[in-house]
Amino acid sequence: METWRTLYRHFRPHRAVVALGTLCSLIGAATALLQPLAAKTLVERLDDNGSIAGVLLVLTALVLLGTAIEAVGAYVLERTAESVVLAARHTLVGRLLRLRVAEVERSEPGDLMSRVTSDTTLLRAVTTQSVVSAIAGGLSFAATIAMMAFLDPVLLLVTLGVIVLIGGAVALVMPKIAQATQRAQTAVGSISTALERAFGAFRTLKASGAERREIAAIDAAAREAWRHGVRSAKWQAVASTSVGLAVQVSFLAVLGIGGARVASGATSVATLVAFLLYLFYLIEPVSRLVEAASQYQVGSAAIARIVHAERLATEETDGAEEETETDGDAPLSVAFEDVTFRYRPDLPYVHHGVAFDVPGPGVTAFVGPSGAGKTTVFGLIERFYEATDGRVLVGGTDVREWPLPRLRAAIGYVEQDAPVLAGTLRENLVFAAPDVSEAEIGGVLVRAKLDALVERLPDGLETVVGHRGSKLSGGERQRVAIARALLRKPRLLLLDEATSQLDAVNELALRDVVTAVARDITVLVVAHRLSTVTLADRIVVMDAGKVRAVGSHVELVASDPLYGELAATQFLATSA
Ligand SMILES: Nc1ncnc2c1ncn2[C@@H]1O[C@H](COP(=O)(O)OP(=O)(O)OP(=O)(O)O)[C@@H](O)[C@H]1O
Repeated sequence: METWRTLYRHFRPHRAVVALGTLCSLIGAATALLQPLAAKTLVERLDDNGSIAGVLLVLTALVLLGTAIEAVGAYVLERTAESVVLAARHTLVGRLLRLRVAEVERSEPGDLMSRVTSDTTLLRAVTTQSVVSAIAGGLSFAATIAMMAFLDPVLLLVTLGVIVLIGGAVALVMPKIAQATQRAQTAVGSISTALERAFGAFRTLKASGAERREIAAIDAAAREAWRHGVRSAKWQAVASTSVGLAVQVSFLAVLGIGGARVASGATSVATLVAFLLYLFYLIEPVSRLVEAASQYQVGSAAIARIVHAERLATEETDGAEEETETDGDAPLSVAFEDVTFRYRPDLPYVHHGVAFDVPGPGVTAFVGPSGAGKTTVFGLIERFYEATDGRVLVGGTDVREWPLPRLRAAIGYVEQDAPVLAGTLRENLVFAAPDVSEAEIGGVLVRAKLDALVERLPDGLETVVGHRGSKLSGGERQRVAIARALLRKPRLLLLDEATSQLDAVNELALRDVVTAVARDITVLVVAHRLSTVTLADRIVVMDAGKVRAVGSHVELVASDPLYGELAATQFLATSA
């Protein structure tokens, strides 16, 4: 039922075109049927020594017309099929990029990608060609059966008996086609997943000498796709050759029973011959019906995977995620009220009653041992995840009450590994704020101390920073990410400091940028460097999912043993 409904949803906008395609197909078939008649007239004229020019002309015109109409029909249907694929991709991509972060983390991105690229293509035939096949095949099947009923109802019963018997067997095979196709598509998803894993960590792959093993893993998935593809092909072959079998067996049965009827005088030889001819005419419509049914099975397998992806939970953005309105530019306060949180019900709690209060502006550093739950604080502020218990307040309002696009428009977020997107440096900078002016870009470049880099690059801002920005150093990547966040004109900046060591110049540059920014807006930093914590106005010490102390560097060194230890051993050395 679900499959039907989804297929109908994809087919509905194109029903007029599919009707036109069906009409073309029927007209093509009709002109083909007229050709033998014209040929018969031609032979008769030859016998009578009459002129055949006129008949030849008609015959030629029929051939040309029939072919032209069929070509138009085929084009219209193929075009529509492509449009169905396009519409399915459009809807699917629209959903996938709005998925909740947790939903994506639970899925295999490669598999999700294959639903957009591979599964949608399987919708091509089922929504168009198979509809036409079903309608045209059904109509000619009915017409032929009517003619057969008119000739000899008894022989028709014999024929239908055989067809129903073999049809029943074919019906049993049909779900196997769907099942095999679905498994083949799942395997295609696994190929994408495995490829994504390999290309996602390509250097590690090389350095680990893991090429052969990864190739074998991808090969195994490809082999799995092959195995199920072949199985689907096998069942499709069984289904389509069954048509021939049904007709052959019917032929023998009609020949036997019809012969007996001729001998008993119940029917004439002429009727038997005509009936047998119709029996062979039946091959085409039945084949088309079986083809339509197996296409439907293939399509329904793809639909199941597409529907599954469309069902994943998306964020509620009211379709307005391009929000840039930020309700002024006053710095935003942040408060956690007894926040309890775990990533999934099957995972342990990460936050056990986290509470702190950060009035804006200024720098607040979050420190604590690895795994204490510092980065998770940012995920909750951005509402990538929602607190299991307690409240997260931004600007005094619960994040669940903020319109999501507006909340995110007010926050700049710099991730720990500061990913750089494939494209030019400019594209990277304006990613979060596509409408910024040249002057604003220039200003932020200076603030983020990127102006010297831009001057050095061969094409300035238009330099392609490459796949995952591999041409930028770690420090430059961080500052590009900060510049990107600043161009969004945030009222709150979340900075997950890189854990990697920066050189003295880069570290000082970063420190200056943060200090300058914090004059106007609230800055929260997950700090891994002594240079950052010493500049912070306030330090929040986290341990095992709780806040254990809040204070300045000097206060905490004196009062909190864990902080003292972190300051002495864990923070990355400072050059300041
Ligand atoms: N997306 C996620 N899904 C499930 N568990 C997660 C996820 N992100 C983090 N965790 C878990 O939550 C805990 C806290 O992680 P978090 O990243 O907040 O720690 P952190 O204090 O920032 O650590 P670090 O300083 O090493 O970055 C860790 O045990 C981690 O394994």
